[in-house]
Amino acid sequence: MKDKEDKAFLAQVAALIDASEHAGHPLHDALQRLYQRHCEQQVQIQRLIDISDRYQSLAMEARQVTEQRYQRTLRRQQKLSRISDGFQALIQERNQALHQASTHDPLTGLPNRRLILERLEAFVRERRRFTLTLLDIDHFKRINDCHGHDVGDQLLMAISHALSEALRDYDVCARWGGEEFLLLLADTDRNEASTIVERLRSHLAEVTIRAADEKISVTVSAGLCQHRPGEPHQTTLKRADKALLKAKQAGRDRSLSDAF
Ligand SMILES: Nc1nc2c(ncn2[C@@H]2O[C@H](COP(=O)(O)OP(=O)(O)OP(=O)(O)O)[C@@H](O)[C@H]2O)c(=O)[nH]1
Repeated sequence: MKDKEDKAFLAQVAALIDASEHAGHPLHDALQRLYQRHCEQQVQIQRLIDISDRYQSLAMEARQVTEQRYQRTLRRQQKLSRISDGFQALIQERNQALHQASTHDPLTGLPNRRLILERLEAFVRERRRFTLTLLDIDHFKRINDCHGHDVGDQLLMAISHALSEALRDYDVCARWGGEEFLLLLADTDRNEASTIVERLRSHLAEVTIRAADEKISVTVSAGLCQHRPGEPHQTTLKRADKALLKAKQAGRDRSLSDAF
């Protein structure tokens, strides 16, 4: 509205200057110069406005380009960090799998010799009381010979499962050899261990697997001994082995303990 009024006023002034009847008026020249100066200033103002508009649009473009670049870099970094997270998870998974493979028996999933020996060494170092039991399946060769190796494997798995289910969380049960298991009963003396092992033996005798419509079960023999303070774990192991041998020689299906 104001613009329209200004234009109309200027047109009026121009008309007054151009009108021949005002040609000799004493204010005519002054008004004409004023009008011209106003027009020149308007042109300059318009130029300044154009420059400022161009500058603003350039600044906005630059801001957009910077913003786009920032977003692109951010997306790239997010992608890289996702890849790196995935890679780290994979490495962690592989490490866990490697650790599991190096410390556990692949057939039964029980701790292996290496793991239980590490625990044994720690128990001796920390002067903790414990009892070792070597437990061996009786006449296991016959199972393999009569029913095949696969059935033997199934039985080993069933016995291992029953053993780890029956023991306390802080005990360790490892596959020591073929059909031999080593139990580390923590904070347990010979008498307590004997009760635990006898209970275990009855439990294991009830474990059955089916092979060609036949129910198969086994008995186990065990030799146990309590660790003597200061005794190297190898010596305790030898004593448990001797007790197992005696149990086998005495007719199997029993547990015997070595003197403390
Ligand atoms: N199926 C199967 N058999 C195994 C595995 N490891 C060892 N064995 C078998 O276990 C049997 C052990 O036989 P022996 O050492 O003679 O002992 P045993 O027949 O149990 O007799 P006693 O221990 O004297 O009662 C052998 O036939 C081995 O082949 C295994 O991972 N799977």
